Amino acid sequence: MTLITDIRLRRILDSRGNPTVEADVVTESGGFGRAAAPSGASTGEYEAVERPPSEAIAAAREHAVPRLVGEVYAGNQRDVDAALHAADGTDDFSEIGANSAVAISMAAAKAGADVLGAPLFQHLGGTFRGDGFPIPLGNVVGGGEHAADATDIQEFLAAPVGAPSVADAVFANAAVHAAVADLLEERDVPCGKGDEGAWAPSIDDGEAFEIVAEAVSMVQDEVGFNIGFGLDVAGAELYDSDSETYEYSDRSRDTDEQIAYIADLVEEYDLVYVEDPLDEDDYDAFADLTDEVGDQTLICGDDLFVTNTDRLIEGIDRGAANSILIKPNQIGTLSDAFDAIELATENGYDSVVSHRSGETEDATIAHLAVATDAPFIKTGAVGGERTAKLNELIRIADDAT
Ligand SMILES: C=C(OP(=O)(O)O)C(=O)O
Ligand SMILES: [Mg+2]
Repeated sequence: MTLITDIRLRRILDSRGNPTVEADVVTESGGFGRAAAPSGASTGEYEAVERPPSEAIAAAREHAVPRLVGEVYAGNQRDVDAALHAADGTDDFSEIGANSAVAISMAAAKAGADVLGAPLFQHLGGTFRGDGFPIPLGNVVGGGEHAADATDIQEFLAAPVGAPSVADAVFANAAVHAAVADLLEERDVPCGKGDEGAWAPSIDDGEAFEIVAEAVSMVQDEVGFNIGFGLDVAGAELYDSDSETYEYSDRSRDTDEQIAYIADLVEEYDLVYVEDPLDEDDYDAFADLTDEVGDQTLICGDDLFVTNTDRLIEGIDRGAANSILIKPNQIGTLSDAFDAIELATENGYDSVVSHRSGETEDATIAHLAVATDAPFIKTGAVGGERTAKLNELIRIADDAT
């Protein structure tokens, strides 16, 4: 029933107005799945390769489609993803493009679920998946590679760790986002939004800390549950490998100073989550920081691990970080993303399933986070391509998919 009988690939728009790859997968019994590849701006050096969409589509039509159509069952995700690897023949999807691969992989999963008549999270997670729901991390102020002339730190995140339900958490993040706008207006700071819908004011990081801390505390008082504060520093974007320093607008920090700075921030703001505080090549510095504050907060590797089990093994061996960001397009298939989550869980690392800064209305990651019992999902706070995932999480929790 789930034998793949057709795959269609096309270019569609992403949230930045760039083209991206969308895949449709059809099965023998009429099952249908559609998915689209997201795209990063602050991409890690070791990510699988995203090719220009028209090239990725042409290469996937030539190499991957013939290996899948009439050959592989969409219900067997491992076979689908093995066929994608075999069709590509490289170790980084540089032939068919990780964008074609991930779109096909996710569309096949949806087609499999469609035939089975099960919601995607259940198809992926199985009957005996846990009953937890991920806490959404909401990007409320941001800069870095996601907005010009804004903060140095890429993302200031609300983390509603005490929310009694997914819906409460989602609305709390939106309320923090709105409270930030009020506080910026009070200070006469004009601003637009960055790529992920976070406010992107032209203020320094110190002022952003003040504003987000105040907004979090205001909303926490209103809703009556604990809302934490988190960061994605995107350290690799700040790091200058020639001078071996982290370059902020107002000063430089060497690696020891960067570790001390982040450890101080963890103390001062009681941070519950810190992503990529250091450069993507510096496992040792990640390990030192994890040693210092890893019992108080999550130190998450995004560009450090790029959803890659080889890089995660290195991190586990060296004690670098205590959580991993999971972005399926960094590695190219759902099976590879699952492997990274499984390895992380076995070794006591938390998994945080994540969107990219360039997104579509595809909501696969909401299902992936629920299927794998991930404790957190990072998918923005507002904006159509972000709310597509947040609203899907609410529907899943409401059993209304
Ligand atoms: C979502 C992120 O940004 P991008 O997609 O630009 O890598 C991130 O760095 O976590
Ligand atoms: Mg990141």
